[in-house]
Amino acid sequence: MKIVVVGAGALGAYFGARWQEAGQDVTFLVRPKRADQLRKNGLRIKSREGDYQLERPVLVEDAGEIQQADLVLLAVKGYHLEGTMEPLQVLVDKGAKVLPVLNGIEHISILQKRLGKDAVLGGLSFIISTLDEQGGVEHTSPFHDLVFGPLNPEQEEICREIAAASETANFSARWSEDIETDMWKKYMFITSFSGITTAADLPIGSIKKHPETFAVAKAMLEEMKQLANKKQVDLTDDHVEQATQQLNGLDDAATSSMHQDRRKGISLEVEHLHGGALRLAAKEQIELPTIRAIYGLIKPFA
Ligand SMILES: NC(=O)C1=CN([C@@H]2O[C@H](COP(=O)(O)OP(=O)(O)OC[C@H]3O[C@@H](n4cnc5c(N)ncnc54)[C@H](OP(=O)(O)O)[C@@H]3O)[C@@H](O)[C@H]2O)C=CC1
Ligand SMILES: CC(C)(CO)C(=O)C(=O)O
Repeated sequence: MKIVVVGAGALGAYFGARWQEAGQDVTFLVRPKRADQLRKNGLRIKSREGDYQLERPVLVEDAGEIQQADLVLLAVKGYHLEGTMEPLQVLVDKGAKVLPVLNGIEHISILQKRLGKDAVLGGLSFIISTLDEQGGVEHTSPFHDLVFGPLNPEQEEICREIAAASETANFSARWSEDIETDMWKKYMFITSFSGITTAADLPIGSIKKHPETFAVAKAMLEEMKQLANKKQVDLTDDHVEQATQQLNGLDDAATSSMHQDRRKGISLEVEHLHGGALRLAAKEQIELPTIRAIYGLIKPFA
């Protein structure tokens, strides 16, 4: 399968390199600075699941240079989504389907409106990865999961191809039977986890030690469930309980990628995640008071 990675950062470079390692044909569509870094240093993965080094990743700076693409793995931050629309359109016109793995949900309808519903799959990822100063990927979590699924029945074929291409790759690939619900479950979890760790500027262990603070995280889960239900997505009390247990089960030092970005002093995805939830809530005429407060606390660092 011909795969193009748009967003060769901590997440995109990781999965792209793993596919390449498994013998797939992977091209990284990059901007000039990242291209220079990858040309100079190669693409290095440092991972508890096994290191991998790709001396000469296939790099392209103009989507027009790509002759053929079956799948685009889209892994940019929410605030960079708009800048990918032109190259994505070029690739979709060549027959590619787009698998977005951004956190959040707002990007799905934006992509569908711009590229057409047929072109956009559902997807998400569970991984903790970051870029080091040389642009190498550091993968530190015991999980590295890529979840994908069709948002309409015509996308079953490409899902079969993704499953086949990932079979021998060094990560866990899962074809979800209900990707919309899975994306909302992740959205509920990440809104709470990134919100509480980033606003408090503390890893999850310090949050768990203070029941008053953990209660804020729990309130965000409840509000996201309410929002999902308004959108006809069947998140339940059990899902909230599972997400609570997931928060409780994290290592004390674990923290969200948004909190890591706050520590690094770089842009935050709060507008895409918390802002996106508030915009959806306004359309549904409901209030999300805890999420609104957390959004307000994080915004100055965004
Ligand atoms: N990292 C993680 O552990 C996890 C991340 N996620 C989600 O995945 C998404 C990506 O996160 P992450 O990988 O951490 O982010 P990074 O910032 O590490 O990577 C994003 C990459 O996108 C590139 N990019 C931005 N715009 C364009 C463009 N127009 N064309 C080509 N490349 C572009 C950036 O390149 P440039 O250098 O040119 O700016 C950067 O390398 C986010 O939504 C995040 O929430 C989800 C689960 C875990
Ligand atoms: C919760 C986690 C680490 C799972 O992938 C994540 O998505 C993030 O912090 O952005």
